[in-house]
Amino acid sequence: MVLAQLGGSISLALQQMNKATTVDQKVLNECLNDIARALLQADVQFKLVSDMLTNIKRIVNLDDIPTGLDKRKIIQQAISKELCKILDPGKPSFTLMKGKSSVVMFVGLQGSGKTTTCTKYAYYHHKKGWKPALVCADTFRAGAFDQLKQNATKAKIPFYGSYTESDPVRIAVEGVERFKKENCDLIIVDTSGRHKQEAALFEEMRQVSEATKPDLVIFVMDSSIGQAAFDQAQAFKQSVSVGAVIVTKMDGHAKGGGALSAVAATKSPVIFIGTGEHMNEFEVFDAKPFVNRLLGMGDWSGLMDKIREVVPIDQQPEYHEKLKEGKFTFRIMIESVQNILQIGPIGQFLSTIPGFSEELMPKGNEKEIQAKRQRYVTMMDSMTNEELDSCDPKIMNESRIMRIARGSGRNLREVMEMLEEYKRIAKMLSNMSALTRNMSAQATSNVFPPQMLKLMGGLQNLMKQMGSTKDMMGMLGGGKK
Ligand SMILES: Nc1nc2c(ncn2[C@@H]2O[C@H](COP(=O)(O)OP(=O)(O)OP(=O)(O)O)[C@@H](O)[C@H]2O)c(=O)[nH]1
Repeated sequence: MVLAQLGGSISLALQQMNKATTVDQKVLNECLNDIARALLQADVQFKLVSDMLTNIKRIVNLDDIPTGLDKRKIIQQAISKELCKILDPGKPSFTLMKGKSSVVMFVGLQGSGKTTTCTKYAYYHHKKGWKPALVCADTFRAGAFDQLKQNATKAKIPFYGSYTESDPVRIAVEGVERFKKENCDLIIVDTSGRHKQEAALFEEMRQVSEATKPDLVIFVMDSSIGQAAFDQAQAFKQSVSVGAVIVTKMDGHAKGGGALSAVAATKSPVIFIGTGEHMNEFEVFDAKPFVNRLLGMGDWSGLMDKIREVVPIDQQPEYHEKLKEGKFTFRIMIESVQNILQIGPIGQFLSTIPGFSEELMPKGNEKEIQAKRQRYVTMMDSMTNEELDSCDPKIMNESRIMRIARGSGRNLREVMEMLEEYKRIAKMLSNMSALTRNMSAQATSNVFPPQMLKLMGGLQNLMKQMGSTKDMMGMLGGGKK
């Protein structure tokens, strides 16, 4: 997505500044101009960009910075702070409460992804133990009710709508009343898509809001909307009291800068982002880690959360012991590969690592990488316990290799390639532990299984040593064949 490019351009501007022997006004101005250009190219509204630059220049007064203080760091912090300020104007005051039926109304332009997002939002809360329900007050688009019904049924969430009633206010009120009686604690009202020029539809939206008295109105915005985002978002805000924004289609080739403009227009924070058409392609949005990623500063907390989700804690002690003794076995490799498979798209995962930009990923071969890792898992399934628990690649003689190839239905070249990969990782692991140095001992020991830690450490170190991601991609299955 282009947001990754934006991140890449901003990190590049910062790197250029870091290369300068001294940071003077000229270097600072050049850096800020590059950042402004990158933001404008990503469709962030001009006024926002110019206000941001003015603020940074006010905060960073080079003449006043005492010698000994790191000017680069101060500049980077100021940029990060200003971007966070745009993206996070404070949390919405709304919180769900057990025993209370809260109403959340979704509004937005046609096709922005409201209906899809309503179900994602309901499903997210359902998984967290809340009791959500969906009301389809979109009487404008034929098929909207069927879509909501289908999604809701899949997610096992109660829904309400009508094929015959054409008054959205009536449907919304009936639906909300029904689910209040059923003690649902989150009643989500989906409304028709509309455009700011459509005055009658805006009036209708206002009436639905007035009749249902939502505790929160969420403005759903397609990330590709671009420069129009500010005006559209502002029009919605003027008609109903928008309290939060959800940005959809962040997985596409959107410029994404519109998201920043929508936040500025509504003075409401982005609370979730949609990253695909499926129900679980929905992420909680947090401005600070997001900005840090944009600036190439990584997001350790996001990385830890992702890993905490997929790595069983009980796997840790045994591996810890083995690795302490320097035993990196095929079994450890297979489990690492499986864990990485569960984490999801490797680009997303790597972008949480400080210093890594998604832009550096080899383009277009995410599927290939996943397929390769899947192949490894299949091949390792055909290995004996002796082979899996050995850390001596020499035991893999010709007949064993042929047996693995036959058993897994792969060819000899693929088995050899996996062995080479194993040797490469084992070699790297023998001299790497960068990650542990970067993180507090307490955090690491609680969160990562050691094999994962080592792999991460490998990534970090490798990036430092080589100044590129080529070999790192190789290690994860995306490198040269
Ligand atoms: N790739 C991707 N597609 C999405 C995402 N969210 C929604 N979509 C797709 O966007 C299209 C429009 O989504 P809807 O949920 O129907 O949009 P809507 O805002 O309810 O549409 P109207 O009721 O006509 O205003 C559908 O094809 C969705 O599958 C997302 O995060 N990523």
